This record gives sequence, structure tokens and C-alpha cells, in this order.
Amino acid sequence: MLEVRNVTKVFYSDKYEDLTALKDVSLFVVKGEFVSVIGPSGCGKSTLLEMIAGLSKPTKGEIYLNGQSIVGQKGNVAYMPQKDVLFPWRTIIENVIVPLEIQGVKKAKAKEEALNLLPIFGLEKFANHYPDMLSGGMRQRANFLRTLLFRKDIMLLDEPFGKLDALTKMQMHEWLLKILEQVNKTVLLVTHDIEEAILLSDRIYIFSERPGKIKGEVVVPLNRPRTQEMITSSTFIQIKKQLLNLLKSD
Ligand SMILES: Nc1ncnc2c1ncn2[C@@H]1O[C@H](COP(=O)(O)OP(=O)(O)OP(=O)(O)O)[C@@H](O)[C@H]1O
Repeated sequence: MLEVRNVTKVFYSDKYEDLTALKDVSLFVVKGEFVSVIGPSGCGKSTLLEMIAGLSKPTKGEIYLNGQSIVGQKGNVAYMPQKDVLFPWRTIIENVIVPLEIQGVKKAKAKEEALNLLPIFGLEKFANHYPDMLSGGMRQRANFLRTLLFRKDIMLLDEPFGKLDALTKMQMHEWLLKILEQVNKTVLLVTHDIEEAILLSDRIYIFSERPGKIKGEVVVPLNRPRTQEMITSSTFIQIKKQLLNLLKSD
């Protein structure tokens, strides 16, 4: 479905030295797969998602979606950036319908559609609240619903749980696993969190330090539906060791 082929990204600068963020990265995501990218801070993970989302162009290389080049094209994927994108001046319901409005859906119809989804996102009591009245976990669920309403087959998620405390993060993992069983989406997730990557993914790419290169790829052979209890299973621990070794290796 998605293929990133030999992508290099250099940020050129007049003032500072040029910076190579990613070097010769190739990866793919098959329809229905949940794939994660893990790697150290600054290795170019967000840069990769921005390029797939068409917000910037690779210096070299190609990006294909269903066989078509999407380099420099916006609007092909649903992208949830690292920062909270909710507008503080809009209520939750008005925030989550933004993608529907962009798609030309009438406001009343958009609200009706989104209101039906709020219970699944645990937000039904907060439709008319403003983002700053919600907890971090709730805001991320609203961000996620907004991303989902772009109604694209593939979602790019950049550290969606990065800023949440451990307990909230765990609840969000359980919730996301449940949601994904229902919506059957293809996902590319960027994370620092090894356990999160194992619990959620079918496959994991491991990036090196900057310039980010792919050091390895690990298939997660855990059955679905996944549960938190799997974290203590021997298979899980074995994969974790494998990932740690890959991250440490040169
Ligand atoms: N627009 C830009 N201009 C210049 N340098 C940039 C730009 N965007 C990113 N960089 C640099 O490229 C490198 C990769 O950044 P990026 O945000 O992609 O890393 P990351 O792996 O997502 O990091 P983190 O996990 O900390 O979010 C960093 O050194 C960053 O400073």
C-alpha cells in the first residue's frame, strides 16, 4: 500500500551546516498492517511522516501509495502530528468535524456523524467543552477522532501518546487496540517506546541515530486481539531484547 524507496532528506542552511536527517530509507506498509518506526530522538522519524503526508519533499528517493507517487502531495493520508492540533477556540465537536467540513460535508450532518462516534472515544459528555477543559488523554482521543474523520485508508501517527503518564498511556493502548479492530485501518506509527511498538504492531522498523537509517526490522508474532497481559509473556520479552540489541548495535 505504502512504499518509501531510498529516501534521503537533507535540510540545507545558509547559516549552519547542512543537516542530513534521513539517509537512504526504504520501508513499506501492507494494507491492514500496523507498522511502527522506533529510533532515538532526532533520527528523522517526524521528518519521514511529514514527507509521506506531502508537507515536505525528499531530497532523494520516492514515496508511493498504491503504486502512485505521492511526493509533495497533500491529502492522501490521515496524519496526526506530534503536537496537539485542536483549535482552542472551537469546542470538541467543532474540532473533530474539521476534516468533514474540508470534505464539503454540511455542518449539521458533520456534527451528527461525529456525535455518533463520540461515545466510542469516551467523549460523549464533552462535545461542547473546549480543549483546555479536557485531560491530555481525552485531547489525544479527540485528535485521533479528527484524524480518523479524514477518512483515508492509511493513518500516520506521530508519538500520539508521548506526553501522557504511564497509566493513561496504558488505557490509551487498550482503547486504540479495540478501535483498530473495528475500523480496520492501515497504520504507520512513530514512537520512542519499545513496549508500545511491540504491543501495537505487526512489524517494527528500527532506525539508527541521525542521519536515520534502517538498522533492522522485526516481525511481532503475537496473536490478535492483543492485551496488556501479553507484555509479560516470554515472546514479548524476547522481542524486546531483540529490539534493544538492534537499537544498541552499530
Ligand atoms: N525544517 C527543518 N529545518 C532544519 N532542520 C530540521 C527541520 N526539521 C527537522 N530538522 C532536524 O532534522 C532532524 C530530525 O528531526 P525529526 O523531528 O524528524 O526527528 P525525530 O526522530 O522525529 O525526533 P523526536 O523523536 O525527538 O521527535 C533533527 O536534527 C531536526 O533538528
